Amino acid sequence: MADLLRSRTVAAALGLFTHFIFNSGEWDHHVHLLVPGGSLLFGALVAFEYVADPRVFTLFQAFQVVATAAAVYLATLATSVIIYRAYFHRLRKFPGPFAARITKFDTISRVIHGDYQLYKIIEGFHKKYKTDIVRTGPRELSVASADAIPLIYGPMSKCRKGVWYSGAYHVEGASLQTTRDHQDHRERRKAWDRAFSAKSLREYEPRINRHTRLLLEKLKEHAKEQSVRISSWIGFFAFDVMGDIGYNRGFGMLEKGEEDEMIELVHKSMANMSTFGHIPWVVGMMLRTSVGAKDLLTFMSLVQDVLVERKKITPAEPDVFSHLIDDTKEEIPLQLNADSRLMIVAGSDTTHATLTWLVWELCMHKDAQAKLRKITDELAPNKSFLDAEDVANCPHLDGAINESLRLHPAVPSGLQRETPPSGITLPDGTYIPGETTVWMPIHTLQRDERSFPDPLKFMPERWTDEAPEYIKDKRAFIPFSAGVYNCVGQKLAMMEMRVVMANLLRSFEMDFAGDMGEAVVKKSRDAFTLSVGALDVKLTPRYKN
Ligand code: HEM
Repeated sequence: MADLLRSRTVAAALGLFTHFIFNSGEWDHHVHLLVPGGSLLFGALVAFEYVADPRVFTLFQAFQVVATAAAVYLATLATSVIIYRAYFHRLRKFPGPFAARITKFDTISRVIHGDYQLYKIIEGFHKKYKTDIVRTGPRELSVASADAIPLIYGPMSKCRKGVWYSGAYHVEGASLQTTRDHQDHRERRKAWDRAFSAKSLREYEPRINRHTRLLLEKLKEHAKEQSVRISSWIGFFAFDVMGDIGYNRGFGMLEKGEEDEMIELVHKSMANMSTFGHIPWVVGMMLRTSVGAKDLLTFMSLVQDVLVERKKITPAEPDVFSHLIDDTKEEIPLQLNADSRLMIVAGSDTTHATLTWLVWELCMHKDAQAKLRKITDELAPNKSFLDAEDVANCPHLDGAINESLRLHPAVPSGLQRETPPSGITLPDGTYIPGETTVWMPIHTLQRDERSFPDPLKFMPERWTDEAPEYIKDKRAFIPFSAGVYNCVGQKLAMMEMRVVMANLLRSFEMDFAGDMGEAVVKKSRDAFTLSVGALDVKLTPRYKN
């Protein structure tokens, strides 16, 4: 054994063998075991060498022998991994940046230097390599082809959710969104579908109206100022609505005009996630060691407290958790914490970003603002406040919201999937091997002129009878994703966004205050959902009261 430890051939062979083992299966969420396990083994081998090798007299000599073996082992492992990923990997035929073939840390460096806007970096790759498929990681592809959507996200897709989703299982269990078990998802989705059925939406309507009225009241107060940070007020609205509809907990942010502690934590925690979220094992380690994830862990525990409180009451108006909580059971299952966090983030940051971007677009295109206002003015002209029913059937309003969702999707980089072991073949004959991580870059797909002619133009008319020729392939419009994992809250989101936007237009003329909303363009951060940058506007009330 002592001789084996001194053999560089054995160390190198073990390095190659380890690479062979790591090459199959999912190791991302075992790094926390591998690192201490390797250190323990190192210590044990030093002790063994000291005791069993007659050529060794001091601990330092034993350490030197084991360290040399470890260095040869690690160098062989690293060289083997690098050469294999760069030149022999099953994805080698797909173009992409050289460094990305070898490590995902390449993405992190680009994200940090690219204003945390991964979606723009990915779009740049598709343009640079002039291809729909780019290799963005050692075993990862970005697929920007509308033809591939049914195969990757569609209802009959054989792809499953990728390893990205399981980063927080050990802390909070799996949410409806993060569960990778198809059957588990199907079972749980039934309750969520009930929570967002037409009947449930009607029950949530009064809450949306109440919060919208309060938003308008607050904006009217602040309209006296030269500049109103409308992005913050929309954010307060979005989170207040979700807290209320979700589990009957008003965050009171609109009332106070400031961010609730819980929501502040969500946003702080997202900063780190926007940097490291692309490497699942790093996220797993952050959550296990709490390094860089303190805010997220505190948020998770606050959510748990909120659920405990919520379980004690029966709200006067039903909320989403009325459908999810099992009243016959004393305990709140772990996965409900995850669902609760999902609801807040999925339901608020998304509508917040979409509405903020829509205000930005309408300030950028004053003619579009005037046209939309004229059309919404004609909806229930005698009412001072437009409720969900008044705005339910206005194609031009929906067109404007769709344009914001198309040009500025709230989940811009797409959703991670893994191909089935047999791989998939795209309609153009391209074969994507099995167990490949694939992302469909929603931002790029929705700005593709093959699907949307004049793609960068904000044009609500393309969604109405006025200019339908500006949509060539509607399949490429997937802001809410598609298939069985699509957004369960999309009807609620549309209802909220219609009511807010129609009433904003009815109440105010909107214009940029100061610059042309540069922070929205430059400071929005891609943290899976988009943390939208600040937008300041000048609001001119249209009516005295
Ligand atoms: C502009 C608004 C919204 C956009 C763009 C949006 C987008 C999305 C997308 C892209 C997904 C797929 C996530 C994935 O596969 O990993 C998703 C899922 C989900 N969304 Fe939304 N969303 C919005 C609003 C809402 C609202 C208001 C809610 C209400 C709570 C909500 C709740 C959910 C839930 C629970 C899921 C997980 C569904 C599942 O996995 O079965 N979303 N959303």
